[in-house]
Amino acid sequence: MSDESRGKEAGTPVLRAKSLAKVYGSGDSAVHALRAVDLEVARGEFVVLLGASGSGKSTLLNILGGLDTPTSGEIFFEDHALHGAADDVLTEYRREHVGFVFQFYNLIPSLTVAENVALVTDISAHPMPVDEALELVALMPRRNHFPSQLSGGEQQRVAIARAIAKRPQLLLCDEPTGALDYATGKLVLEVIARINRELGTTALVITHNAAIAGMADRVVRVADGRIASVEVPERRLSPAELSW
Ligand SMILES: Nc1ncnc2c1ncn2[C@@H]1O[C@H](COP(=O)(O)OP(=O)(O)OP(=O)(O)O)[C@@H](O)[C@H]1O
Repeated sequence: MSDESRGKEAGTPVLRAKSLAKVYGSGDSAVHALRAVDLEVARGEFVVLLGASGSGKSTLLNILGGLDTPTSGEIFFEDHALHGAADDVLTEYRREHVGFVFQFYNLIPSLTVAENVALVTDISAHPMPVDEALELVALMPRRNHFPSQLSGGEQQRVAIARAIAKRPQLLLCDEPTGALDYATGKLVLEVIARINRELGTTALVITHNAAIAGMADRVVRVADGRIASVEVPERRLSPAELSW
């Protein structure tokens, strides 16, 4: 799965899920985390996934990002089937095409900001320079600092720089503002919106916070393992215009 597909037209699906189901466990203890989910994500789209705790959001994102595999159904990244793919194929998919951002930043404490980002650029096929990634998250002045010297929001911005430095097609964010206060959370969302806008990176963001949905091209609500609704907001708001 090379990156020959980079630069394809906006608007064509980059991800397609068909009848996706995920069951954890079996018998009486089986948990149906996803039930027949159909979803297409267009290239360059900004999708917000909303839903109650336990509704299946992380399971869906993990399958879209090749961290997990479905029990049944199909999932395609462009023309590549991820369902039933071997571990090494999924590893390559994640390494080449997917940037992940989680609630907790997972930075290496003994490495500087720039070194944390360089960990990824050193092993990527077409990385951007470390400083370009830090510029995008407005952290150049902190490039030689250690994670412990940064606020939570700054650490999350390093995690975003690390995720995008390999120029992934997909930026998958699972509660990126979950550990942050209101104002800091907005700053982090602004960074994700900027990357989506300026680099054209397709972004999917999970949140409990319905107000964030105003930033999206499309809002997908997940309930009990199903897609309960899909909305297209009339106008995409900047994080500065959001309030909650
Ligand atoms: N590894 C696992 N083993 C068993 N059950 C699991 C596993 N992972 C998730 N589940 C269950 O699958 C369901 C969906 O979980 P998931 O984490 O996708 O929900 P979520 O919407 O992301 O929740 P939250 O907002 O709390 O993170 C839940 O009932 C959860 O307990």
